[in-house]
Amino acid sequence: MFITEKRAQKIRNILKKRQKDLQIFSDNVTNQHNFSAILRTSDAVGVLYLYYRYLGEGELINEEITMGSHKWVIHQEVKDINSFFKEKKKEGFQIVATYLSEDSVHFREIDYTKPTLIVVGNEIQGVSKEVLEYADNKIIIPMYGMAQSLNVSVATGVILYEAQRQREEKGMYDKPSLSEEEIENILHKWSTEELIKYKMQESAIRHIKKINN
Ligand SMILES: C[S@@+](CC[C@H](N)C(=O)[O-])C[C@H]1O[C@@H](n2cnc3c(N)ncnc32)[C@H](O)[C@@H]1O
Repeated sequence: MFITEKRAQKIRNILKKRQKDLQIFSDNVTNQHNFSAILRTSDAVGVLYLYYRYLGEGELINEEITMGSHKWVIHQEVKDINSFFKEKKKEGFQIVATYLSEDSVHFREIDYTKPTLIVVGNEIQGVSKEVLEYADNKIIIPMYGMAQSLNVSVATGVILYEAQRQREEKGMYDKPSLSEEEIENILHKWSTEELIKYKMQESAIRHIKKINN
């Protein structure tokens, strides 16, 4: 282990609360602030896996907004949408896509205690047709104002906190969804990444000091 036992224990405790079967798919959210805020809320709610398709350019994560939370949520880019969703269905996930339509169901009608993949969409186009094809449920957060939609990171937060409420009620945060082996493997990976980052910072500081002397 490359970190102190105290730090390792803190990470283990967080991993024990992670909900490995509550996942997010971001369908081409392109705004850095939005994506980073989604990551941060995911961490707070205990999401371990956030998948994303990104058709834009440039860095998608802003560390000033994630406040480090991106390190604790496994975020993976998806290139092959069809294989990804077929695989998720095989794994037993219900696919719940946000969709701004009168036919969509109220977001609180969903049972989020089941293995669930929540799909959120692009700031302009919303969730793509290609992805909607895989949706078992289309959901909407009711709105009573003038604007037609919420900011995507706000919508994600509202849905995730409903999922958290339901899961808390069922005691799903009280028993780990990850096995001990999974926890130790993730801990090892994360602590190695921390060490690498620390070493890189150390060497950058040494380099700057050398230049300034
Ligand atoms: C700005 S909205 C996209 C608007 C787009 N014109 C549409 O019709 O989908 C961006 C994303 O935020 C989420 N969102 C915004 N408002 C929502 C609402 N009231 N209910 C559910 N999701 C919402 C959805 O994930 C949506 O794809």
